[in-house]
Amino acid sequence: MTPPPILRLDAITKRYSPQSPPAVDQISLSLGQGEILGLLGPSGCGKTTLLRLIAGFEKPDGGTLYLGSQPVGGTTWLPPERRDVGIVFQDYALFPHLTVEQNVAFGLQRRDRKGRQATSDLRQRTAEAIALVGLETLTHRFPHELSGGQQQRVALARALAPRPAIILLDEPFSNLDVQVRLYLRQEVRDILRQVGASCVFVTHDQEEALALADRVAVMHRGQLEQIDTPETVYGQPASRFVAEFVTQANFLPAQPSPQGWQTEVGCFGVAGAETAQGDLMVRQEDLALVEDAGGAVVVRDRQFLGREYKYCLQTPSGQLLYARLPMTRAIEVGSRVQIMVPSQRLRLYASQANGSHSPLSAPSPR
Ligand SMILES: Nc1ncnc2c1ncn2[C@@H]1O[C@H](COP(=O)(O)OP(=O)(O)OP(=O)(O)O)[C@@H](O)[C@H]1O
Repeated sequence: MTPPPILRLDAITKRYSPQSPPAVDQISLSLGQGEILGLLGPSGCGKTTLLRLIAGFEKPDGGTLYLGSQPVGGTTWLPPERRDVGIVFQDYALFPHLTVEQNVAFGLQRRDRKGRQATSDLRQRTAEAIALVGLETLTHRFPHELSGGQQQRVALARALAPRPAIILLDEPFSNLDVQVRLYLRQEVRDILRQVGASCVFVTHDQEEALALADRVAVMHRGQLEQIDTPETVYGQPASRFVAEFVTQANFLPAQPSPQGWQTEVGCFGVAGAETAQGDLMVRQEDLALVEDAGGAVVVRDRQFLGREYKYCLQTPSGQLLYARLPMTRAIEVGSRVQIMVPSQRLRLYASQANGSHSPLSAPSPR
């Protein structure tokens, strides 16, 4: 039997003012025990509001939020301090006058006063949490004596020390430079796995969401566009918005023809698409370029990204396409090329002018 979700949101809605659209609009989702869920979306889509609703810092205007089987947000209300939820804020929110040890112990002491935690194991739990994040040698330092990455780990240890049912992370790596961000996100994932913590984290970085999460919830204008595994969200985006935001793919206007879907750069086969026109989604990494003096596409720019080149290409109509190719051979800027795409990698979406953003079809190999 599947264990019940540790968190469930049922049509949760939050509206900050009657004049503006809801910041969170009828969102339903659940979080399994030990699962890591990433809330992904552009600035202003409602990610932080949703996290704050889960934490209990905001009250929903509609819907119900359950922790386990207990309704806590809705008609029945449980305040944040009684929700058994640990939070790591974007700026870490460490107490500057407390040492690492005192910061981590803080959450446990607060529980002591409520009689929910025996004093005897306070020191042990603090030490365990500090060891978990590898800061044993820095316990007597103050936050200003730590790097950004170390401060992040203290905040994580403080949130984990009371062993809450759920950990919430608000843009956990956004204040760190790229190197630290990359290794710390792997480390955080390992730590969460090690303790079996269930976690919801917020990010606007698609790569971070795909790398860290077991499932990704993509939000757009307060609504949930898709929730699924990283592989499915990337491979089968449920809407044009998800495709654009998550994969940063190119979109080529296309019309049906007896040979397939005709675009200004070639003809491609896509099954079952019954519409007058659509946009073909072509991921940057799926484009292959063949140098051809008679080709319709011109290489406008080439960037060296370390492991690959990123090309900016211009079609006859002036549309810019982006391609990422291994650095086996560099194609000169100004060259003319033909582009090739494996048909099975294509997806067709309704043209934006149609107002519909759902995929029209799965691709068919030709
Ligand atoms: N306290 C508030 N009062 C009024 N409106 C708010 C408040 N907090 C957020 N909003 C609005 O609600 C919407 C969602 O904001 P929210 O901060 O949840 O988005 P976000 O996806 O987390 O954005 P970001 O990535 O920029 O933090 C935005 O339009 C924002 O302006």
